[in-house]
Amino acid sequence: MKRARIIYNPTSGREAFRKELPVVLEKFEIAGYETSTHATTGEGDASDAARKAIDRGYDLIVAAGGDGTINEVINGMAEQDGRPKLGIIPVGTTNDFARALSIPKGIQNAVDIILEDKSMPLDIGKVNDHYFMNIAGGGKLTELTYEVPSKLKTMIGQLAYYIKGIEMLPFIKPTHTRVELDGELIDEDIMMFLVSNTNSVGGFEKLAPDAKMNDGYFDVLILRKSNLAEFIRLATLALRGTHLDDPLIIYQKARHIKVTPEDKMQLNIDGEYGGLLPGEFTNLKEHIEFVVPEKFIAKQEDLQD
Ligand SMILES: Nc1ncnc2c1ncn2[C@@H]1O[C@H](COP(=O)(O)OP(=O)(O)OP(=O)(O)O)[C@@H](O)[C@H]1O
Repeated sequence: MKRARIIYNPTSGREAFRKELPVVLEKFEIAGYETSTHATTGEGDASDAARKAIDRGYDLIVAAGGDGTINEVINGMAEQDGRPKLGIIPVGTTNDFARALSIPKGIQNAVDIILEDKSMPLDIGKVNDHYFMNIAGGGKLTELTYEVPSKLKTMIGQLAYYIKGIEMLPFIKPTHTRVELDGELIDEDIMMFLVSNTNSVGGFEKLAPDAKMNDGYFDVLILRKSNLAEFIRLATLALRGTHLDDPLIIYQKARHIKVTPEDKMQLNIDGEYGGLLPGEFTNLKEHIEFVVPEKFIAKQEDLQD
């Protein structure tokens, strides 16, 4: 019998998962799984639980939570040998990663996808000692996300980021930064840089439209020094995915990246604070096998290398 370990964050999103757990467990049982659950207790616990699940030989790990929980599970898995497949149940407020994998909204819909058992090995990013599945970045513009109190995040979700973001925009200053992209040097004033593995970031679904998730490359996007009016124009273009040819944008694929800012710059990893830069980024090609919808596999196969 196949064995699954469900690691869930009971505080994630609107605390919905616990209520649906009996139905989730029944579905897994009908599909032939012996399932056990672990409710996370705080920061870092999902990583420990994932490590233990691998030691105990589970065939499948399921991460139920927001992007923070999925990131922790990936950090627990990334350095272990004999990694099982990883299924995702999005329960958070942003769920960028689940959206990038075309995993549908609704707990039971996501469970149905997991039980279809179609999977694909996908790239994982490493920056300094941390792993990420979606995006890492820095620059004054990305530091806005920490300004949103978590109560506000839970109540009004994604909108909170934008409200706070617009309020802070006039105060954002560029930072002189050295960025090495597979050896090629960029040395200038930048507003932000993003190292992306997927194309879905903070509701901008076409920010890195060419991002293929199993090609071993990051899609790197750098915003040069720009004023408020230019930024608003670019943000509007980015919503439609037509920002990449703009002279204020550098967009390039790279496997290995070094970022050294002249001033203090925070690193953001999958939406959470990840320490201070400098940082060295490496793409780990097809490092974790994710359970995904069939249409996601077809979409990846259609993208150019
Ligand atoms: N029992 C718990 N009580 C409080 N915090 C927890 C608990 N379990 C885990 N956490 C922490 O909550 C963080 C955020 O959780 P998660 O990302 O799942 O939910 P979210 O904030 O609702 O979603 P999103 O990240 O999409 O905004 C995790 O990184 C983890 O450190």
